[in-house]
Amino acid sequence: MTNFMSVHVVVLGSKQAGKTAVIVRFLTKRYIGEYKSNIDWLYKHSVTFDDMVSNVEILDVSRWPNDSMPEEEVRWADACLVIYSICDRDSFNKAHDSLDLVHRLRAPGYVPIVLVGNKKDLEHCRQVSYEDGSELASQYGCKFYEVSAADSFVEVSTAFQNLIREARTLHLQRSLPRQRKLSIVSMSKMFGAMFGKTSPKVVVKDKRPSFSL
Ligand SMILES: Nc1nc2c(ncn2[C@@H]2O[C@H](COP(=O)(O)OP(=O)(O)OP(=O)(O)O)[C@@H](O)[C@H]2O)c(=O)[nH]1
Repeated sequence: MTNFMSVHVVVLGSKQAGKTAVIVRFLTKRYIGEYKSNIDWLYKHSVTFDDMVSNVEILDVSRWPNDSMPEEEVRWADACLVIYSICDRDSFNKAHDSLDLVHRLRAPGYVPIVLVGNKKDLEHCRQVSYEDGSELASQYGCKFYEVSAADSFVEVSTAFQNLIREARTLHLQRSLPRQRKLSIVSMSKMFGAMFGKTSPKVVVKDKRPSFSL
């Protein structure tokens, strides 16, 4: 089992979209109906999947969009989960604003995002179609899930796991060139130790993997 670096996830969405319910469902497998929160919560947890342990920090941003934009929180994040309620058109519009915010603050870099339409158990009061959610997600190049924190752990977990998986892969890719550099330095040290003097001139062509992110 490999131990991994911590991954920071920010959860953005309007009030009552189900941010806390979804996070608690993912971390505890349980659904707890009522929370009172007017402050941001940071959950620290280790999660295991793909035979890896990840230390995740999940920030539940409760104050926005009623107050100020959570710019600092978005900059802190390695990954963003943007949530709306399928029963609330306004929350969908605010999810759109959140996606805009993430893109504005993180461009031209890349940050993994998933868009989640919550409360799909309340089909009878649906105001946002699956197609609308899916279209918005493809506009921003992110994955899309409809879930019910109330009804199912599996879908919520799939959304979080895919997000964390992508953030981990990105970490790994970004650290690759440095690792390669380190191994070149230690090879030259090894030559120095073997031959008792400075290492022979080894010309290493720059063959770093290239990533278009
Ligand atoms: N039916 C149903 N209700 C849900 C679901 N998820 C959350 N709720 C309810 O929606 C309300 C808001 O849920 P919260 O998790 O507190 O939402 P929040 O986005 O954290 O809300 P704030 O703390 O106000 O920002 C609560 O009454 C939950 O019980 C769901 O999947 N289905």
